[in-house]
Amino acid sequence: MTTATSPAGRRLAVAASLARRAAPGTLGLHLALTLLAAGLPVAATWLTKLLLDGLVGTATTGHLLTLGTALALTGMAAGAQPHVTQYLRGELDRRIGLLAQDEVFRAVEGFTGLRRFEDPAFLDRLRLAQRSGGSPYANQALDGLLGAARAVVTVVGFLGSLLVLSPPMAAVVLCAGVPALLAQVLLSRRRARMLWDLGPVERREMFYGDLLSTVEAAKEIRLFGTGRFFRERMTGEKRTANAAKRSVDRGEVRTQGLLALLAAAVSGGGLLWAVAAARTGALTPGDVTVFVAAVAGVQGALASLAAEAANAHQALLLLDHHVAVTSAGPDLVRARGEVPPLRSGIELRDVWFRYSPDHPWVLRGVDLRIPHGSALALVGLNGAGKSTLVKLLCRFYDPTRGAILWDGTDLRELDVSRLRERIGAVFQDYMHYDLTAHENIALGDLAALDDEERLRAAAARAGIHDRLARLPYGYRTLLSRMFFMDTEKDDPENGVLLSGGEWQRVALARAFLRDARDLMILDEPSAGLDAEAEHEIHTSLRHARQGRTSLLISHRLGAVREADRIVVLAEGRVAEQGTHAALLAQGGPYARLFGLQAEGYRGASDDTAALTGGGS
Ligand SMILES: Nc1ncnc2c1ncn2[C@@H]1O[C@H](COP(=O)(O)OP(=O)(O)OP(=O)(O)O)[C@@H](O)[C@H]1O
Repeated sequence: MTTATSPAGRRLAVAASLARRAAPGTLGLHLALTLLAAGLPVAATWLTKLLLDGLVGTATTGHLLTLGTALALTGMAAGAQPHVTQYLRGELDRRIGLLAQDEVFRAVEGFTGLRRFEDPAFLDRLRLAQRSGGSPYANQALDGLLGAARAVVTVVGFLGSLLVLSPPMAAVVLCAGVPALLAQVLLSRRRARMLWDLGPVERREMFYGDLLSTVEAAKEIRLFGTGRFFRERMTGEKRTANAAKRSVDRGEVRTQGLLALLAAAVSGGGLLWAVAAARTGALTPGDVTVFVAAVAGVQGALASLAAEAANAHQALLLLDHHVAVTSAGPDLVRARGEVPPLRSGIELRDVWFRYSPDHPWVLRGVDLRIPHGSALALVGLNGAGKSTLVKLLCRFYDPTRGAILWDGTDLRELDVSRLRERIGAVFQDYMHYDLTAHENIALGDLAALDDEERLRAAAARAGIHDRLARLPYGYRTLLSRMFFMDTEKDDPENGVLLSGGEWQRVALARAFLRDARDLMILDEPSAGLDAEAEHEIHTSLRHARQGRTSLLISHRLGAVREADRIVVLAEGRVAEQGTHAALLAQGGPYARLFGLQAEGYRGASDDTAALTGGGS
């Protein structure tokens, strides 16, 4: 990974490479125009001098007209150039932004595991790299460098003019500009460091802002009256960020104010000298014009050199985040092994796992076999490690010790994309996509995006077809009120919100699109459903599982009793396993849990009997 101490040359090469790949023609034009523009002020000054000296001297009318025309053309070029440059800069911004964003998210897509998404330092880098999509650091850096190059050309041109008129004055003006250059570079370093340090603060601020504006949190925030609490936390974070930025801004004002005073003193002194020299006839009126323009030009160009160099420097430092993300490489060891259809089964062999060395062990030596074609159920108390085991099966993480074998081959030796193509899943924290119903289901298998029949069949099996078909635009209705679809801008019925159970059915329909896969994982697939729907869904799931290898996790033990084998996970180990009947007969943790749940239902049926006048 590249760090903030990478050599500037390497960063520059990255910026140049991005720009060259994104928009070579625009870049070339921008470069040419910038350098041309650099010479314009010097040319205008010398043309003015020659014209003035010609006017007070003996120049012919034709000569004066030529000079006047050249001066007018220079003025026209100087007038048009900023607008063309601005357009070219904008175009470079857009094109480099597109490429930079694509590169960042291509890299993110390449992270096959989940660890990086849980690493706050990496998330900060990602956020800063993401920003480069809007205003690309590469273009800022190149623009800064071009601006600096332009300033150098202008400085050289004017310094040359000053040297002709007064070498000591040229030296004084140059020396007054050098501290400005150094100060700007130091200030930009400080600003880049400040932006990096503020990463976590801004992320928390954003989190509170999101929390206060999402419908998911709105209910609790209103009922618990926590709006003010979160708002104050958000403003607290903003104040912290503001204080850090204010401190850097104040430092800049102090430094730049002092430098501006120095520059004004040098210009004032120079002007007095020029006036005195003109009085003695050492300088012509044209020379005085050149002198005044040169002092102002050199000072302006040096200030702009310092500012542009500082901008370039700051952007190059920030470009490191882009480089860090795009060159982070895979987060899990990549392998190319083919993943043949499952024949024998999946085996967990002494699997130990913890999320990081600072976290406690979640799995502590799990030995488990899921034979091909069998339905295995995993039960256990909250935090027992069931969902973690599912994440290991999908290879979102690798076991810390031990191995998971697919027909005897370690998952680490298989191509992870191929492996995932063989898995269908409903996760406990399934996604609600702010997309149409059609797309929400089709995301389970993009090959079905244009296959209405398959989507409808999956929705029907999940018991959600009728509901979706009745929506204002049927399956094409947006399942969100987050934004408008282009086609429905004036329609008040745009966007529909589904209930929790309905969303769960949509997630199931998404999984049903993949149910021909070798391994079907269902992590709490019916947690949000009513009793009738749960029964109906489990019947459907049983059909889907028939003859397939499946792993079902559920806290409702009634739903898992028909599994071929039930595995009880406790404290990261397999506490017991067997069929429902065998486990009940064994009288262990499963029997105890089942007894507790059955007790609840028995109590409920006693209540029902009492209500209807039956029972005791
Ligand atoms: N990304 C993570 N980083 C760190 N710890 C985690 C992470 N995800 C889960 N854990 C921890 O791992 C343990 C097991 O969590 P897991 O979600 O696997 O349990 P579970 O058996 O599925 O629980 P539940 O029945 O509540 O869904 C918990 O203590 C949890 O805090």
